Amino acid sequence: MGDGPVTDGLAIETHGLSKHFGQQAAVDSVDLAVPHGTVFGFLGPNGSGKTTTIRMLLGLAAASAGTVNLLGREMPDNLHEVLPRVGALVEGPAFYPFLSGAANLHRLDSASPHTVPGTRKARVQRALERVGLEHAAGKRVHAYSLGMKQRLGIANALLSPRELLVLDEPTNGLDPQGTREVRNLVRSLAHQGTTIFVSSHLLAEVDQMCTHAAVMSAGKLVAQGPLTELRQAGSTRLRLVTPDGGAAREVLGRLGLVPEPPDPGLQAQPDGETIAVVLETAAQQAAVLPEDVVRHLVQAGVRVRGFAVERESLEDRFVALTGEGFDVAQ
Ligand SMILES: Nc1ncnc2c1ncn2[C@@H]1O[C@H](COP(=O)(O)OP(=O)(O)OP(=O)(O)O)[C@@H](O)[C@H]1O
Repeated sequence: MGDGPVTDGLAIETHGLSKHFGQQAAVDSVDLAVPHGTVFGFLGPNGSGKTTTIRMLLGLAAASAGTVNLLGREMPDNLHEVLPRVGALVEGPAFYPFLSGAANLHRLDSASPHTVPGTRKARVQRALERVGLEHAAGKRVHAYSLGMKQRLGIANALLSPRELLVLDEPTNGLDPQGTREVRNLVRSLAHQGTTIFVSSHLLAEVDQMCTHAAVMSAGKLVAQGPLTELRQAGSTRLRLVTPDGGAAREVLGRLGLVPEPPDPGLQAQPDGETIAVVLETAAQQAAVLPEDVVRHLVQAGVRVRGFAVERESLEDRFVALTGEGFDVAQ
């Protein structure tokens, strides 16, 4: 592979990536595949191993096992070549509160061995503009809101042109206004073509910002792919209300559908019996269309008083995957 920017393939690829702390597998054989040009949400409850994974991706922690490939290069062997092409916000940079935002960025940029001093002023200015802080450039950081500090952290990650941005919980601890600011910023950076890998424990946040997601649960990667696919991967429940339960079961049986055990709470309905069928897989959902089920029922003389198609929500899907509730607030 050449030295220029990679335009296809994967921005991040790991195989069997693992990290043990004593007996605990904080990250357990994770195979991540993050395509170029995506906004990739790294979703999981607190403690599921997101930060530990990100630290290994960036060479901040050594892996116990497995491989990391960043922008087409094996890590950590090519750390010094790759890291200048990657902007990161992990655990927030330390800012001097009594220096202005711009002065802090000058300091951080001059501390990096990879940057060109001659272009520093223009790069600081441009980074502040990209995060919407140009008007606060001369203000001392102690007077910044949390959202502004977080955006300054992202500005720091943008001081040089980056192919990949890695943001660890960038909205953590922010009020709704700060959260909105950071989410809008991530979206606008994505429009400019940077691949963004962003961790979050908030499903709604990933749903709003990201094109792709991976879900971590107790150190393991339990799902990944485009959000549209993750949504479709959920089950669909068909719910039929009929006074002709026996005949309806027969028709469903002919279609290869097995009703769920009856819900005792729904049996005494005046409209008849409620019969539910779950279509688990995408293949099953493609093969058995709800309108065809209704057609077969009606053709067989089954009186259909009610028919509903209930798709599992993304939240239901992730709760099912992780066995934990997600914080869907904000
Ligand atoms: N240096 C360490 N020593 C021992 N255990 C650790 C260390 N770092 C992380 N862990 C443990 O590894 C697990 C994963 O932690 P990690 O911080 O990666 O999760 P996370 O998904 O990023 O959660 P959070 O959002 O709360 O940071 C946790 O059980 C944590 O206690």
